[in-house]
Amino acid sequence: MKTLFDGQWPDLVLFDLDGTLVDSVPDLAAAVDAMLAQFGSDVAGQQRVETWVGNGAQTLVERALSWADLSEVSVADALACFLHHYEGNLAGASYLYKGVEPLLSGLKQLGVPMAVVTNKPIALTHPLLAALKIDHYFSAVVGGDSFAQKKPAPMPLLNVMETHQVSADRTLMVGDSINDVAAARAAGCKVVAVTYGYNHGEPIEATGPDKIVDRLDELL
Ligand SMILES: O=C(O)COP(=O)(O)O
Ligand SMILES: [Mg+2]
Repeated sequence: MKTLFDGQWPDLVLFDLDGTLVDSVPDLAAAVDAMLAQFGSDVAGQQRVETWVGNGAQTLVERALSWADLSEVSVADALACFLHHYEGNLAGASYLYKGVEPLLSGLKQLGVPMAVVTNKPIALTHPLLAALKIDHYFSAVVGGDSFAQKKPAPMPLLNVMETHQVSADRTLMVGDSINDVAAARAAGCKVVAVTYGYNHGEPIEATGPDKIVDRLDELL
């Protein structure tokens, strides 16, 4: 990480959540499948749902409806149904990836401020971070509905940089998908990508991040 910042630690690190800190697809897929079953469809399964995650809850539900050919179902009804199921089981099978806790505690010891910038609805983000006991690491947490635009737009990243009074050239984004890389590029900050997340079924290399890691604690 230091090599990206002239041998120093960055002044702010922004973390994506789903696919970067947390393997949340088991619980997301369970909620998507419960919604699909409720509207009379076959279930999609974890592998397929994984390729739909990354652009927020509404897009996830739209992708599921389109896969299931449920054009007669309103997106609002399907979203409410998905959120109901997901809220009730946010962290049942979700877990922190290997290397996450060591990086978070390492950066905390170094005094580097950290924030979460996710496309997940903010009302679900706080309880998930609390359930996984990592909420105390972050000085800011913003969700996909916290601002008028979400990733790949730079707006949420720029906002967190501004509240921390840190410039883009001293900020690092860490993510798993093209949305994170594109948002970081648009915001003007460096970006590290992980190999293990959900990049819509595509290899993350193609998005051209500044660095790629298999585990986040490689960054220490
Ligand atoms: O809710 C999503 O679609 C995924 O959110 P992320 O930005 O944390 O990957
Ligand atoms: Mg992600």
